[in-house]
Amino acid sequence: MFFAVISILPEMFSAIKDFGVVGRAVKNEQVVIHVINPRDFTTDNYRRIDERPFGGGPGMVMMAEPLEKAIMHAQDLAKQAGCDIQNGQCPVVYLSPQGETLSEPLVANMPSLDGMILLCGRYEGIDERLIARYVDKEISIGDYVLTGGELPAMVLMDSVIRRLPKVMGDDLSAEQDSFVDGLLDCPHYTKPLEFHGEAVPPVLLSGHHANIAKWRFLEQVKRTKARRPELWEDFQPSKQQAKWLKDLED
Ligand SMILES: Nc1nonc1C(=O)N[C@H]1C[C@@H]1c1ccc(S(N)(=O)=O)cc1
Repeated sequence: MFFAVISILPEMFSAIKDFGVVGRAVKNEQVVIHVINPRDFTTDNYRRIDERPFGGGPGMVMMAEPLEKAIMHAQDLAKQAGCDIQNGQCPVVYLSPQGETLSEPLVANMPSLDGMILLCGRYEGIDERLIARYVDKEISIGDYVLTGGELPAMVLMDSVIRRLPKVMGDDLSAEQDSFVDGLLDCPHYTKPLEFHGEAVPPVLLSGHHANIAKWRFLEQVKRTKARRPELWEDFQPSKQQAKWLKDLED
């Protein structure tokens, strides 16, 4: 999968490119992450990418032209990478508090894309004319304002890349994550058998896979009801899960 990130702080992206599961996916060429600095597309000696806002007010606004050239360069890279691009353009996503909140359903569809261009804002944001002309979707990672869109871009890439086939050591693990089946995940345990006098739930040591699966599901239900009742309201159990729930009620 192809990613191009447009940011005036390109060094930040070593945090995702050089470490962990995503770093390994980049090294294995399962993912390509280009980082493009709009300053490289400026024409003045100060490499200006921001200006005072028209109409006054605090802070600075990112200028349209360097970002436009950076996006066009990213589109060229996407084409060179062989991205199968609808209507000739790789989707451009702007990370902003005004976007649709990132969620599992939104992430779930992204791995099917060949690539994405991620636009990271700083300061008060970006000239609205650039957004109107080039941004396909605004995405927010939550209702708070950060100093930059770089961390949200890394959050988005991480959530998408971990769902790509063969990226996680065990593809099944991604299927058992919280939210994937509409519930929070169950508790997990590993060695030692006892920790400060706390034992591991015996069912997990039984080797009885059906009982373990039932116990894990009922723990998900308990945790979801307690912590995210609104998720529980929308939960649609499978036939097997409905049977387990009935056993709980009986
Ligand atoms: N939350 C977030 N989820 O993704 N990005 C988030 C974020 O805080 N980005 C901030 C630096 C940049 C920014 C972008 C847009 C606006 S604006 N004028 O649209 O309000 C304000 C601040």
